[in-house]
Amino acid sequence: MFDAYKRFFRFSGAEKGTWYKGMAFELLRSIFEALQFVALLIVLRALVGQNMTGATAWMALGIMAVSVAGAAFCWYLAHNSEGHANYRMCGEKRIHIGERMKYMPMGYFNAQSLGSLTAAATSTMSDLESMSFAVIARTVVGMIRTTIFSLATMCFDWRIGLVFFVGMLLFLWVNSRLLKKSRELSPGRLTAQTKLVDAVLEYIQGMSVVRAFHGDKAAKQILNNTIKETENQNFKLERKRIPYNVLEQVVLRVTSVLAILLSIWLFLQGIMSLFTCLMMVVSAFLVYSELESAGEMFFMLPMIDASIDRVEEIDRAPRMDEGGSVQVPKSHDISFDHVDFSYGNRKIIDNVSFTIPEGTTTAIVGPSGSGKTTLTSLVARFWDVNKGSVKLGGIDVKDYALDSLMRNFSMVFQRVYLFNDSIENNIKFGKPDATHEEVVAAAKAARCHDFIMALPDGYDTMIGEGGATISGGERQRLSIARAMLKDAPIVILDEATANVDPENEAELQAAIEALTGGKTIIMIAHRLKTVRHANQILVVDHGRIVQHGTHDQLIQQKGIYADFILNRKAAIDWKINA
Ligand SMILES: Nc1ncnc2c1ncn2[C@@H]1O[C@H](COP(=O)(O)OP(=O)(O)OP(=O)(O)O)[C@@H](O)[C@H]1O
Repeated sequence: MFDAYKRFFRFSGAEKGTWYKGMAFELLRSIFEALQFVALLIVLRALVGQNMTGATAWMALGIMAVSVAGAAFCWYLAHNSEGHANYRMCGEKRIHIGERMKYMPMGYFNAQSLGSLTAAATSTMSDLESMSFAVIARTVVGMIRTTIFSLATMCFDWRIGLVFFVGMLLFLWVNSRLLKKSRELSPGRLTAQTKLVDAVLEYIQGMSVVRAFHGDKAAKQILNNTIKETENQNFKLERKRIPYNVLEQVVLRVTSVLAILLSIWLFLQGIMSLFTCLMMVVSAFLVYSELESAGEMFFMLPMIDASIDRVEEIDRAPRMDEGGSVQVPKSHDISFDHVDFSYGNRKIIDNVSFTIPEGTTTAIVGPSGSGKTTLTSLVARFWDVNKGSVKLGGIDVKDYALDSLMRNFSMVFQRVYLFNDSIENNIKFGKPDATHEEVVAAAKAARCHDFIMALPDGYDTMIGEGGATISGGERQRLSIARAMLKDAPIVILDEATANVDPENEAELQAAIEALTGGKTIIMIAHRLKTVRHANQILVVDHGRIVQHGTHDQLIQQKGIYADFILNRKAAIDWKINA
């Protein structure tokens, strides 16, 4: 049990001191509350000695007043410290998780379910936030108070004090059995919770598919099953808890009754005075009050422990930055040297070598699933290669600190992600200190300004999560504005014009041209025009570079490229004819 406290305080990091301060105020509060004994002692002594006077009553009242006021003040200070420590600790951990995720290899996200990561940052942290404040504070207070009250009673009669103390030890022993059970079941409860988050996320994200395919029944069934599983896990935990909690209460009550009986027996034997006997009887009702109310909280200690496990699991994930340092490349030449790469066991890139000189345009073409996007991801070190090396300016990308590597790239993907924030902040994402004028200039160059100004709040318009409230073409152009503002020397572009209507295509093309002027460009190309004018074309098939050259060179050869060009021409003709 004490390991759980030790671990919790270690986990609380910078807030450890504030937690300790809170505990110190709790201790002081218990001392103030113990003053009730003194008041009680004065009143009982006067009553037994039949010399109760107004002055005695006032003195007892004064001590009681000091006890109540002192305890209330300490209670306020303790809650203040504990509350601050708790919320700051959880806030800092959430930020830490977000920061940590930035430096995880993308493979980690593949291996972990979205629910597990979401749960770690949301429900697990909420559990910690709501439980630790109550559990840590109440259980520690319960033990401190019982110890102080037992010691206070020992000053009057060591035997009764000892009975109270042994009662507490027995309570803690039952508690350790209870914690064992809770420790066995807590991870299962967290796993069920993660599955539930997973199922809810999937249900919401797949809502359009659910509706389009009338899959409501099947989707609901999956959700209902996970809800049932979570219920079962929680019930299981409750069922195990209740008998132990009852036993704990029985231990405390029986000990109190024993202390009363022993006091009366000692009095009847003439070993204890009437005054002490009365004191002990009253104490029996006070000594365990806080421990009794904290009883159910002990059970949650392993839940806190399991939650800490879940959060620390994220800390144990590998970091991509390892070994890297801040580097400024002398040139922006890019080279792949005999690179192999697999997603898990599935080899996707197979012995690929090529170079991209600074300031040139390289088009990557190839069939769907051939590995084009994967190649661009390796340049920006979203993944680490299994064999060979990827270099920027002659330095292996692994030797760059992640931030100093990413500074060199602007990226525009087919699947654009926009944050649930204002349009202005979404554009500023790559350059947070940009001025409004710079944002507007980038938006104008990326052909976004007009549609932004037509929105109700202009640049302050909030976009829904993922950019749900604007069209696909608008999303694309906003992501180009974002890349323009970043103004990095290398532009990686998943040219997305293939699926865009002609009106949007012209706008998008103009935006892309503004973005790419004078830069080193790597583009997954779908348009004939861009492919034709590229300085070099890499044709990828099954993870290998099967053709390599300029348009004029490749068009002469039989193969994927010539077929690709023919298909594109046919598509354009089809469009014109249609
Ligand atoms: N994160 C991932 N985890 C596991 N497999 C992946 C992942 N991303 C892509 N793949 C697989 O790797 C292969 C290459 O994918 P990639 O996206 O690089 O192809 P592509 O040539 O860009 O395809 P497209 O033109 O259809 O976008 C595909 O078979 C794909 O299923």
